[in-house]
Amino acid sequence: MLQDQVVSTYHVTKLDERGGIELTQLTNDLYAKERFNMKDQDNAKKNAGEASVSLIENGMTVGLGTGSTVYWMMRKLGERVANGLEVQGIPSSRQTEAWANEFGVPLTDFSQVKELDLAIDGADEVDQQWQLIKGGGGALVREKIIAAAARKFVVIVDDSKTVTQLGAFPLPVEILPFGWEMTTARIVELGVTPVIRRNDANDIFVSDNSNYIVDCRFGSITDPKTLHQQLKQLTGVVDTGLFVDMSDKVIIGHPDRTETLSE
Ligand SMILES: O=C(CO)[C@H](O)[C@H](O)COP(=O)(O)O
Repeated sequence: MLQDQVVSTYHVTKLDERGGIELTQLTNDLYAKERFNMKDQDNAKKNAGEASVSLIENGMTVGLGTGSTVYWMMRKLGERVANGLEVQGIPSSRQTEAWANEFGVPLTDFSQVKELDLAIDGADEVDQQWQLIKGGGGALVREKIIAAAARKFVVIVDDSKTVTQLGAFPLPVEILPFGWEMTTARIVELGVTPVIRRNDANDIFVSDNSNYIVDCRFGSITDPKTLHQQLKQLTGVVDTGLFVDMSDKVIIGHPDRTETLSE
């Protein structure tokens, strides 16, 4: 019950911070905050998101991530498109698709495109080897398909997301709805108590892929690759929020500047 409450609180927090799962009033809220009272973390997200747009060149096909940091990227990208930049994007969520439409970013899909020049996405945790936990916004599967299709994967985070070891953030794992109780029981055998994700109305959260997500509070993850493989091999698991050896560049936003880590 306590864990249920924690996850539910997290969703409320994410909704407040515009990275959550039901974001219908999002952009109006954002404009208001930007005009009147942006917090340090908002500024850090904005700095990271906007900085990443300078990596997008004319003619590129770009993977578009999900979340409140990506929002700033999308908005800036829309400005560049309005000023003549020719790009097309593939969105990782319905929310990002809606932003693309709102900001005038042309979209395509994988029936038209075999590879992406670049993908840009947020993260919930980034460690010192640039391994990630993602999926706080529930878009991890599409995000991973997009990141895997990209020649370069750029991570944009505010400075609260950097960690020495992954795992304080509960690891999202997307699972099939059929037999989700059984799949969850198999995950328990890995020494964690998965919590089924719920929305604000306390209904089970359903991803854009019509699946469920369980959040797994491991505390510390010493071997992300092995843990990912252990989870992924369980029948019923679609994918995990561990993005291992995928990042090519990390842009860390601070309230007053950005810092870029690249090879
Ligand atoms: O993985 C994600 C969504 O599935 C997001 O990228 C992650 O949750 C970070 O979000 P935000 O930029 O709002 O902090």
